[in-house]
Amino acid sequence: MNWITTPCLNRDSQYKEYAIERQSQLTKPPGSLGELENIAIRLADLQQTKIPSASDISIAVFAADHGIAKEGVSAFPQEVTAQMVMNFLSGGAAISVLAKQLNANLEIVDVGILTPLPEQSGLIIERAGAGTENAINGPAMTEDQLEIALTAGHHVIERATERDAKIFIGGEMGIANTTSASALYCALLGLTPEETTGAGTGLDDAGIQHKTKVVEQIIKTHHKWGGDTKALLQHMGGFEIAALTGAYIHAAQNGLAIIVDGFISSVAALCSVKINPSVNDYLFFSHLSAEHGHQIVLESLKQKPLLDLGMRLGEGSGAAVAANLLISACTLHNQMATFAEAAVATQI
Ligand SMILES: Cc1cc2ncn([C@H]3O[C@H](COP(=O)(O)O)[C@@H](O)[C@H]3O)c2cc1C
Ligand SMILES: O=C(O)c1cccnc1
Repeated sequence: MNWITTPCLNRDSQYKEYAIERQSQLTKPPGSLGELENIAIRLADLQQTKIPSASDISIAVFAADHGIAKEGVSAFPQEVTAQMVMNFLSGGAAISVLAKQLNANLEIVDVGILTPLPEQSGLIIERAGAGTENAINGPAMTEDQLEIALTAGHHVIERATERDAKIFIGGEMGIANTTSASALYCALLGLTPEETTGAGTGLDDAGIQHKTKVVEQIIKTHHKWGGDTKALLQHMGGFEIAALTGAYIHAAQNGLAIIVDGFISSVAALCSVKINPSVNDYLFFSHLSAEHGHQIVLESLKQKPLLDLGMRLGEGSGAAVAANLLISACTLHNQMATFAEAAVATQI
């Protein structure tokens, strides 16, 4: 598992400098394309090119079940994880539709749903187990299982680089996974269960109160791991969060820009940066999830999300919507005329 701490490649600053210079020459008042300018400059730097691109997108949705679901922390039953995997494969889920719209490659990876599905096209089977154990009173997974899950993420990126992907979007599906995410945020950022626990798929106030207690219990049980990110991932789960962490790390190591989705994906992004700080430069945070806790998390990470649409779905859906902004940013950067080319007078 040594690869996870290997730093990302050193980048030549000339591409960033060229991109900044080009933005200043395009036919617009300086800075008037706002964050779109920044996005293009960042992509040029990350991709080490004069012509940044966001059109080759690889999406992987990691699916797994959670032992913690037994504690009644989700508004939906656990079977939904596997049922949604079938929906991903047949094209009916939000991420399936958005992937098609973006012309992106979509892989669904079973890293540990409860009951294995038959082999079928579009489904990658790389199972770390049949769901995690209940993290309330013991480790969610073994060290070996953590390695299998991280490696599943590594494999997704190996395939994405073979396809020449420029952008990676990770998604997750796992009923009860907002509970694991909340507990991980508390342990990694020093936040309280009240600050990080929300409605998930739609709990009422009593449900949120109960879930907050469960998060508190998970933190207590695994208190001794302090800020040891790998140990916390292993003990608080889940397989899909670990797989996303591995994928983010290896994507950055391969120079792929990463669009991070919502509340659950952000915890994997946090784990990836804690394990390998050089990953941070490669992250674009797509949106502020409506899940209670995401705002304080993004503030703690000093990250400004691109969108705020009240989304709280997961699957990579918010990241897929935000991909359109990256595409627009690159198209503007590459195709607008300069003041000289268009014979437009520059600022007085
Ligand atoms: C039909 C359906 C589709 C989904 N797609 C993503 N999630 C989202 O909901 C789950 C997390 O919420 P909680 O912790 O409350 O269970 C994850 O699977 C997440 O991706 C879904 C949830 C449902 C019900
Ligand atoms: O923001 C998310 O990723 C999210 C929030 C609630 C439920 N599922 C996913």
